[in-house]
Amino acid sequence: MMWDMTQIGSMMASVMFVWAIFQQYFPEELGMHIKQYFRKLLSFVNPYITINFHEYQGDEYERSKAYSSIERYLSTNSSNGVKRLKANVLKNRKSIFLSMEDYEEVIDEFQGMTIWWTSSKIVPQRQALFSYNDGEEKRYYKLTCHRKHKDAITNVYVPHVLDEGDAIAKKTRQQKLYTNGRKTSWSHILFEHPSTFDTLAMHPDKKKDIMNDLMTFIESKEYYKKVGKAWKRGYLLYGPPGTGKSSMIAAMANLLNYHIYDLEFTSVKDNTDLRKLLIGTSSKSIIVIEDIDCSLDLTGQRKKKKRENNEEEENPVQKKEKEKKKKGKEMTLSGLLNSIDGLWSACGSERLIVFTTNHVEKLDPALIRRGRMDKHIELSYCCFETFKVLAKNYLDVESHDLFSTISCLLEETNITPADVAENLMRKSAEENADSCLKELVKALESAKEKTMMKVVEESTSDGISSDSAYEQMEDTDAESGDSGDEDSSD
Ligand SMILES: Nc1ncnc2c1ncn2[C@@H]1O[C@H](COP(=O)(O)OP(=O)(O)OP(=O)(O)O)[C@@H](O)[C@H]1O
Ligand SMILES: [Mg+2]
Repeated sequence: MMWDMTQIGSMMASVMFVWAIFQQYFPEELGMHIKQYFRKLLSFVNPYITINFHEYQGDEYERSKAYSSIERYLSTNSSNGVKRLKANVLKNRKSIFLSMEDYEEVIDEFQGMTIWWTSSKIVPQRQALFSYNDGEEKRYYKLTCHRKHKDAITNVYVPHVLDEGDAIAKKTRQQKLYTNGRKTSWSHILFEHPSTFDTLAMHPDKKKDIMNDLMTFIESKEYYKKVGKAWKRGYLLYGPPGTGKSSMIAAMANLLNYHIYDLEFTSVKDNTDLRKLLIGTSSKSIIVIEDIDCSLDLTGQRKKKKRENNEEEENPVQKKEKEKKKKGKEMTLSGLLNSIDGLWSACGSERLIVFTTNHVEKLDPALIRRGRMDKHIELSYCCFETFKVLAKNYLDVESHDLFSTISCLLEETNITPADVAENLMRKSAEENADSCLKELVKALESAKEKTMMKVVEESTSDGISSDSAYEQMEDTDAESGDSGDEDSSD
């Protein structure tokens, strides 16, 4: 006869009550003996065993993979008989998956065995001092099955659940954009950036090189293992604002179907927080630190300036004390380096770390040495090749009479792809490819004029005559040519 779960529940409650009374009135030693017999009695009357799968196992930082897999597996079975369900809307509202709410129960049948799953949580009584999930609820799934099925459950059923869960997760994987905000954990939204390597304007050879690099990386699991390196790769994207650094990160994520973790440095208190955040990232992801030169005092210069300003107001003793207090709390360059390629970096795999900066010359060489930032990619002003991609994308035009004029003008001016794109965009229904290209020519001519004026102004203030300034300008133009899209990578 199969025992009803509620019957078992009430019987256990009575036994627990008796036990509580017992503990109060009997001495400790006697209590220990009775405890042993009590356990035996309990296992004798209760033919069921339970196995708990916690969201965070022991002292682990990471969410348990088994917990996520079970969650996915149960989501496919949970609609049967469960009254309270959580709805998770997927992929642009095209699909929805239901998971069980807390304390709901799902019954699963497998090879003639019945398995009960309950989702539960431990609510902390008071704030724990040293736990990772300080004061947070700890969730777990409880599996209940008959004692005689124990081996089959642990050897066959649980692996089956985990495999199924993984397969469902792969099928329904959605790219996410995570941010750390003001906390030491990540929150996310769905990542739906339209930038791809097709829409990214840059020299085709360079684009191919980057794509090859990425594809080689994702197929090199065994290689990284063989050479004894953590499976991760660092990219440094540098160049002036509006040259496509952020667009490239989005294109990378879309190419590889990776999540993006956009690390907001200013909200990271210290090295421990940084480590927590990095450990909390999942594999197949890109960890992005934008504008690394502005984010933190990693160059040593920004902080110095600030300190100089404050110096007059504070006396030396106050200052020393403040600095002492700050020490050990702040995020430091060495903390960052340690997190990127120290021992901690090997936790988790298949990760790209991307830094962006407008001022590569300001960065500490230790930060961008090869091995940390393996590939340096310069994104620069618009050259003719870049323009051709934009013209094709924005106007569907592959050749035009104005192309040669534009090619010459691009060699003489520094204009960002963002500005070119803006000019090529149709702003009204009347505009067509012709009018947009004419707009661009105008913009290029005025940019050229501005640059010339600037050179003249600078030279006259240096005491050079305006005629020779123009000559100088022509010379530099001839020399500069297409300096833009050269990749200084390995
Ligand atoms: N190489 C490019 N290819 C296609 N579009 C580009 C490119 N560069 C810039 N753009 C356009 O300009 C806009 C701004 O580019 P993006 O945000 O990628 O620049 P950025 O280099 O990250 O600038 P910042 O340094 O200011 O962050 C994009 O939305 C995109 O439309
Ligand atoms: Mg950007």
